[in-house]
Amino acid sequence: MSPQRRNQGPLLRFTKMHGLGNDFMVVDAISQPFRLRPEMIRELADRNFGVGFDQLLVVEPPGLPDVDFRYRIFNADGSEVEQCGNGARCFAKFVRDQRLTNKKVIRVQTARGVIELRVIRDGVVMVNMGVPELNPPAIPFAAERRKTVYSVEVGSQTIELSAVSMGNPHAVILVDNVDTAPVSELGPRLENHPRFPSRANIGFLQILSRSRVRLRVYERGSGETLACGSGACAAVVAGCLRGLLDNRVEVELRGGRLTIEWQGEGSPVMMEGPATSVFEGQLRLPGDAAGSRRRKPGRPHNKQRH
Ligand SMILES: N[C@@H](CCC[C@H](N)C(=O)O)C(=O)O
Repeated sequence: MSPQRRNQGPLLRFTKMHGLGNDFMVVDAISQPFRLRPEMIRELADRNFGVGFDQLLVVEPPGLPDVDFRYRIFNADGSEVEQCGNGARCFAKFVRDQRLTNKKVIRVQTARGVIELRVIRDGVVMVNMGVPELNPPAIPFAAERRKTVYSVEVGSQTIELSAVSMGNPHAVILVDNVDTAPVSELGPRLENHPRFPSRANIGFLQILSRSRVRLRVYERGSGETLACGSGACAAVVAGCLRGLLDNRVEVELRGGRLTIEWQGEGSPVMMEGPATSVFEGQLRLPGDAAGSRRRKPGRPHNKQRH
């Protein structure tokens, strides 16, 4: 963003946060006006030219009774999405740190329903992530009928995967070792596979025991991240449905650990883990922050660190 353009618009206050290294720019859109076009979100997400983040999280007033806030989520590519588990924990810490609420149990409205955030202690939050959706049209995933494992053609390969929605679409692939899994090759191809009409997050799951797994996730709209909360939930659901996991599982992601509990079909998935604030900042948005600046051709939208 050129200094000239930066001096033209309003100041925006934000907090940089992360959940196990899955990082966020969090904006209170209750006490300040905020609206950005996807181009501007991509610029802010840029790790060299912007703030740098995997997702932008926006706190808005609720639009439903018995709900405390509306929680909006934007990927680094500017797309608005339904769910972000690591973000939900940071959301709970943010609204309390900013004194927008002093509740310990916070109900938030997302694009796919209401989720409940329970603050266990400062910096540790349990999220009721809702009941996973396994019906192909609701994921959405193209399949004639529901199965635990689907075969999907990717070029000349056939990949076996489970498809789960945690409000957002996930594919889960079992691998022998996440360190050597083809995350950067297969991730983008499956993310954009025609059988996932809304694209998907792609998880690579290594089972260590019935209660411990390792996971890497290539996220829709953000690339591989250090952790994905909804991906961890989807992976445990897929592992349980395959009969490989118990109801309570430690998920080791590149950025740290989450505890996931699922009692089986029809039950919500519970996720517990940390939420961390890194710094508070403010930036001056361009006068036309609702966003017309065109990206320079060829510049990556979110340089990955891995
Ligand atoms: N990092 C997230 C998921 C963010 C959204 C995802 N990339 C999507 O497009 O669905 C998490 O912790 O769940």
